[in-house]
Order: sequence, then structure tokens, then C-alpha cells
Amino acid sequence: MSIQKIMVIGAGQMGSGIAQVAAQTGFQVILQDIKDEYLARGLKVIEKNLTHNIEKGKISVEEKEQILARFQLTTELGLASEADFIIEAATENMGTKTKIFQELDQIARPDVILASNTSSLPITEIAAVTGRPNQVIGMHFMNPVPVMPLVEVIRGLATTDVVYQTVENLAKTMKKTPVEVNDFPGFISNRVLLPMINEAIYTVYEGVATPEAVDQVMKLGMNHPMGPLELADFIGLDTCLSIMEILHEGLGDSKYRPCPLLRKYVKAGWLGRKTGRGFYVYE
Ligand SMILES: CC(=O)CC(=O)SCCNC(=O)CCNC(=O)[C@H](O)C(C)(C)COP(=O)(O)OP(=O)(O)OC[C@H]1O[C@@H](n2cnc3c(N)ncnc32)[C@H](O)[C@@H]1OP(=O)(O)O
Ligand SMILES: NC(=O)C1=CN([C@@H]2O[C@H](COP(=O)(O)OP(=O)(O)OC[C@H]3O[C@@H](n4cnc5c(N)ncnc54)[C@H](OP(=O)(O)O)[C@@H]3O)[C@@H](O)[C@H]2O)C=CC1
Repeated sequence: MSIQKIMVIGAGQMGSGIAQVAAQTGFQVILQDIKDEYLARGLKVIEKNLTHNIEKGKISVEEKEQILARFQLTTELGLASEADFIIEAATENMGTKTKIFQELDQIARPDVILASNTSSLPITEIAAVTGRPNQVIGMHFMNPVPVMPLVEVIRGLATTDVVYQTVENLAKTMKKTPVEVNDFPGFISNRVLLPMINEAIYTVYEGVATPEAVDQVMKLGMNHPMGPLELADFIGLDTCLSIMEILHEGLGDSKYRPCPLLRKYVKAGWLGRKTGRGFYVYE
């Protein structure tokens, strides 16, 4: 089966990034979210990024138009019947994702692979709610998607070699570097990254230092491009908390307990950049 049309579920920061990269690498794209305003917001970010690419001389005005012409926007899952490949990038919540996968399983052609961009939820558990667990896989892009070269490709328990190979090839066609990972909580990226971010939050919680000081130490002392708290705000504090909860529950070790300050910020609606406030305040 050749993949020409990719459907992306969720037009948030990850979904819109994945949709942009798919359209830029020649695929037709169906972008779905639950409300028109979220689709409009996602498309606005894509248009802004493409305009920036024109200013940088990376693409022409005509290419921008061609890329945008590849998009179909919808608030319904029904167009999944037209897709050759589907990747879900909705909110990091097992209930949300299993509902989407159950519906997609009914609508999508039987040969179609269903991928999830989940940061940490078990692929095997998502796959188990469908009638095609051998065709369910994790395709985990990094934020910001247009810039970061990595895609973790996560095999669920039942994922076949053919399905894995198709997704590895797709990641390469999308000009990304795939890395194979087995299905364990947090995969590689977030098993390593999130405990560092959580520990950085503990240093603020325990009064060791201010967020600015923690970030400065990691940027100037360890050459990280962003400090861990700046990065947490960028990822989204709700997503960070979900990942820590999955690590804590899935690995059963108290070293993964989410910092109470992280919980408090999420309860307050301080989710980072996307809500204008997290460890820092944004315009
Ligand atoms: C939670 C998970 O499940 C997994 C994850 O994704 S964890 C998060 C992983 N990501 C990271 O760790 C990102 C760490 N940060 C960085 O690498 C860098 O700060 C950064 C790439 C985001 C920005 O780089 P920078 O050099 O500080 O800033 P800047 O010069 O403005 O940007 C570099 C380029 O990236 C582009 N860019 C920056 N942010 C962007 C965004 N959100 N969307 C699209 N492009 C973006 C800029 O336009 C610029 O492109 P040009 O060279 O064409 O001008
Ligand atoms: N943030 C990051 O750095 C990374 C995140 N991820 C993963 O990507 C996924 C998306 O994260 P991110 O883009 O940051 O989150 P966002 O909150 O930016 O976007 C999620 C989008 O999905 C929408 N949505 C919620 N429920 C549904 C549904 N039933 N059907 C369709 N769309 C829905 C949300 O709408 P609404 O606003 O109404 O909720 C929102 O527009 C998560 O699984 C996350 O773990 C992976 C890599 C990095």
C-alpha cells in the first residue's frame, strides 16, 4: 500500500507540526480537531512557519501555496475513510485516545496503520481497543516538530515487522531520523528527560533556587538549548504531569513521583506557554 494521504488527529502544537511536515514532504493531509477554532489556530501556526521559511529563502511563495493546498480541515473523524495512514496527536489522556482509536478502527480501511504520537501512554493498551492491534504503533515526534530530527518508533506487543518497517520508511520520507523503541513507560525520550524536569521543579519547590537560576545552570553549565523549566513550559505542564504519572504508575518506583508544585500549577491552569503562564509569564 502506498501512502499518499495522511490524517492527523488533533491540531494542537504537535498535531499542527506533524501536519506541516507531512504536507511539506509532499503528502495530502487531513487535519482533524474537535472545534473549528482549534483547526484555525493550528493552520495559523503552520502559515506563520511557512512564511518564516520564505523569509529565510528555504521555500518560495509558490511552494507555500502548494503546501497549503494539500490540506483538508475537518471536525469529523469520518474522513478517516479516505486516509492511507492515520496519526493521532490529541490530548495526553488514555480515555481520549482509546475512544479515538475505537472510532478510527471502525472508519479506516482495514489495511490502514493507526499511529499515536503519545508521549508515554502504552501503545499495547491503545492497540488492544482496536480490532487491528498488529497495525497500531507509536510514532513519537519531538517538539517543535518542524525543527527536531527525531522520531521514536514504538512497537506495541503485537506490532508486526512490516508495520514497523512502513513507519520507519515514512519517518525517513518525512525527513526525520527514526529510532526503534520497545513499549515501556516513557519510551526512551521521556524516561530520561522528564525525571530531570521533575527534579528541576523540586529544586524550586524546596527553595534551592529560582526558576531562572535553575535554567541558567543547565543552559550555561550543561549547554542545554533551553533550561528544564523553560522546556517544561514549552512542552506543557499538563503533558509533563501526565508523563510523570505514567512513569510513576507504570514503573512503580517512588523516584518518579510528580512534584507537588507541578500538580498545583496544573490545577491552577498554569500549563506553560499555551495558557500564557507556567514557571514564566508569556505575552
Ligand atoms: C514531551 C515529549 O513527548 C517529547 C518532546 O518533544 S520533549 C521536547 C524536545 N525538544 C527540545 O528539547 C527543544 C529544546 N530547544 C531547542 O532545541 C531550541 O531552543 C529550539 C530549536 C526550540 C529553538 O532554537 P534556538 O536556536 O534557541 O532559537 P531560534 O534561533 O529562534 O530557532 C532556531 C530555528 O528553529 C525554528 N523554530 C523555533 N521554534 C520553533 C517552533 N515552535 N516551530 C517551528 N520552528 C521553530 C526557528 O524559526 C529557527 O529557524 P531558522 O533557523 O530557519 O530561523
Ligand atoms: N507537547 C510536547 O512537547 C509533546 C507532546 N506529545 C504528545 O502529543 C499529543 C498532543 O500534545 P500537544 O500537541 O502538546 O497538546 P495540545 O494540548 O497542544 O493539543 C492537543 C489537541 O488535541 C485536541 N483534542 C482533544 N481531544 C480531542 C479529540 N477527541 N479529537 C480530536 N482532537 C482532540 C485538543 O483540543 P482541546 O484544546 O479542546 O483539548 C488540542 O487542540 C499528546 O499525546 C502529547 O503527549 C508528543 C511529543 C511532544
